[in-house]
Amino acid sequence: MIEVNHLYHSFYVGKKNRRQEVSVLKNINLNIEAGEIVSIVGRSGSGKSTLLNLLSGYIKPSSGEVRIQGENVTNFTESQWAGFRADHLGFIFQSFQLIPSMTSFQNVELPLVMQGVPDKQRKQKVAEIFKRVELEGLEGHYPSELSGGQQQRVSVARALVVNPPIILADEPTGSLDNETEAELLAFIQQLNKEEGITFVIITHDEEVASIADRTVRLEGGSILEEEEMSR
Ligand SMILES: Nc1ncnc2c1ncn2[C@@H]1O[C@H](COP(=O)(O)OP(=O)(O)OP(=O)(O)O)[C@@H](O)[C@H]1O
Repeated sequence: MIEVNHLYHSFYVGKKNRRQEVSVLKNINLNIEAGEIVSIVGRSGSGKSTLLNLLSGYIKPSSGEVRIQGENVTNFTESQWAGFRADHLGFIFQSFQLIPSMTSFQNVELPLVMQGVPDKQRKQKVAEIFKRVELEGLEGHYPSELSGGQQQRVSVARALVVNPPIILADEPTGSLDNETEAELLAFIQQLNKEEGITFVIITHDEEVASIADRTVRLEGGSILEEEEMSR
């Protein structure tokens, strides 16, 4: 489902005449099967976010290859990536990344607007998703009028509304209390089991890693180990 072959990435920092190469990912090889939950762990600066950004096309690798659902996405243009992301990938972030000036309904509707889905179908789909994530009654609330847990549910709803086969999550529980975290993790497991959604989750949190089938540990930009978990 997601295949990463001999992936290297360097950033260049500093002024033009003193540019320095910072090698951030080194020879990453990873094969994520459909229906897996994979957690990516590692110390701050080990390259986790860079890897996720490479899997979602926000940065281009220095070398190596990324294939998603059989498609070689490595050299996609910006607009190819935009289309591919809209059809294949959902995102969940620690900071939710909701648009503050839009209601929760409008936030969830936005990916469908971008896909050009007709109004009536959009409204129907968003209403279904609100029921699914138990947010009914909060459609008209702005993000600032919601609790952290509710905001995260809106962001999960936004990720789910286009039925993506893959969800990429960056510290999804980082801003949540223990109870809300447990609810989100149970929901992720449910989505994985019932809908076969593949999850790749960056985390510092042992609880999150414990719902994963497999944990990939990065150290200094390399995969240190991969650990199979028995769920
Ligand atoms: N745009 C950039 N330009 C230069 N260096 C960068 C850039 N983005 C990340 N880095 C460097 O790459 C390394 C890995 O960063 P990355 O954000 O991938 O780590 P991380 O494991 O996600 O860390 P954290 O857990 O703190 O989020 C760090 O040394 C960071 O300083």
